[in-house]
Amino acid sequence: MQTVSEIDNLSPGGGSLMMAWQLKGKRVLLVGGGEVGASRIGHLLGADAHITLLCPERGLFSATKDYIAKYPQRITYFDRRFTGPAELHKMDLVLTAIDNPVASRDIADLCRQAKIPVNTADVPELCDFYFGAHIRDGPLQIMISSNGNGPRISALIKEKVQASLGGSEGLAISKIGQLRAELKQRVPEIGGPVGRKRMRWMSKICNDWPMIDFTLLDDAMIQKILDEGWEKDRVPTFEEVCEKPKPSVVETTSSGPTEGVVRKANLFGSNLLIPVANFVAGAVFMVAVMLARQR
Ligand SMILES: C[C@@]1(CC(=O)O)c2cc3[nH]c(cc4nc(cc5[nH]c(cc(n2)[C@H]1CCC(=O)O)[C@@](C)(CC(=O)O)[C@@H]5CCC(=O)O)C(CC(=O)O)=C4CCC(=O)O)c(CCC(=O)O)c3CC(=O)O
Ligand SMILES: NC(=O)C1=CN([C@@H]2O[C@H](COP(=O)(O)OP(=O)(O)OC[C@H]3O[C@@H](n4cnc5c(N)ncnc54)[C@H](O)[C@@H]3O)[C@@H](O)[C@H]2O)C=CC1
Repeated sequence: MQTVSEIDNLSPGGGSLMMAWQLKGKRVLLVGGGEVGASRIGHLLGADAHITLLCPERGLFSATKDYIAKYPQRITYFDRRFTGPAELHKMDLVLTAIDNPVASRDIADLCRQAKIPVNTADVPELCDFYFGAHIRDGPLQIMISSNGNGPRISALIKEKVQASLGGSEGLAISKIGQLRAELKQRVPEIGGPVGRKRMRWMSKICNDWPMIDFTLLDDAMIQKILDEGWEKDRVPTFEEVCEKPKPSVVETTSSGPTEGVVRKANLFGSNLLIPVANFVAGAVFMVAVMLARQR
């Protein structure tokens, strides 16, 4: 957790509140189905929202057409422009992705009157919140925001962050989520001394175990961690909960409607691989220099 002085060090304001908005089952109105609209649909489907899309058919981007065809239960599409306040009925969130700042302003004004949060892709000053460059691997979500200063730079920083990931973090987080849910089922108390003990134990196992080891857990191993670990107030070793030897590489799959890439995750993660490679390269160089000198 951050201390007050750490938060003070961040900046004296001028930022925005970064959150993970829970949209499951909620209704989102999207006005405009061009390229930006298509990218909004990808994010909304990933968040399990129900989408109502308004856009003249001739303006639909190819990916938007694909989404409408593939997810008829999730996207209610109307081949027309935004008509007025009745469109906002029962909406939890509104996004405009249109090439018309006057229409965007009218829609944003109506949303403000109805107290519905709104994002207008073409007019930042009308936005209640901004989108950012996203990385998603199952439950792992990272958003890069320049807070409106340079969207393209956000996308470039996203690529750097993506390259620094090992590829197995999403799976590891899913398994940690399972372990945590099983523990909460055994010990459902909220707060109090038991709640504090549960939080301390969860933090300790996350700190002590290499992240990659969590990816190898199955249901039986999760129960064994709880029997040998939680019940005895200690953190068991991986070998205690798994009789099988660890494989040297693990296949991981990232999820989400716009993703789905299968990658090979190195067991040591990219963080360790780079220094090891540098060390080996340095050693080879030293040997070559010594041999050259001897000659
Ligand atoms: C304020 C914000 C409002 C919002 O959309 O929520 C906004 C506004 C505007 N963007 C414009 C232009 C471009 N936007 C992109 C790309 C992205 N834009 C995104 C977010 C945001 N864009 C919010 C701030 C986010 C932040 O500050 O970090 C990303 C991160 C996320 C996403 O949209 O999903 C996504 C990259 C995702 C990825 O690749 O991962 C590119 C580059 C490209 O397309 O490759 C360009 C051209 C180059 C450039 O301008 O940088 C213009 C027209 C400007 C003009 O006319 O000159 C406006 C309106 C204006 O600024 O007036
Ligand atoms: N935030 C971001 O990431 C970015 C934002 N932009 C801004 O977003 C706007 C949209 O970009 P694109 O999708 O590339 O534009 P686009 O022109 O491909 O799509 C806009 C769509 O909105 C539809 N439309 C226009 N008025 C409408 C209305 N009243 N009701 C319903 N639909 C309507 C059009 O028919 C068209 O299909 C651009 O004007 C640009 O300023 C551009 C790039 C990135």
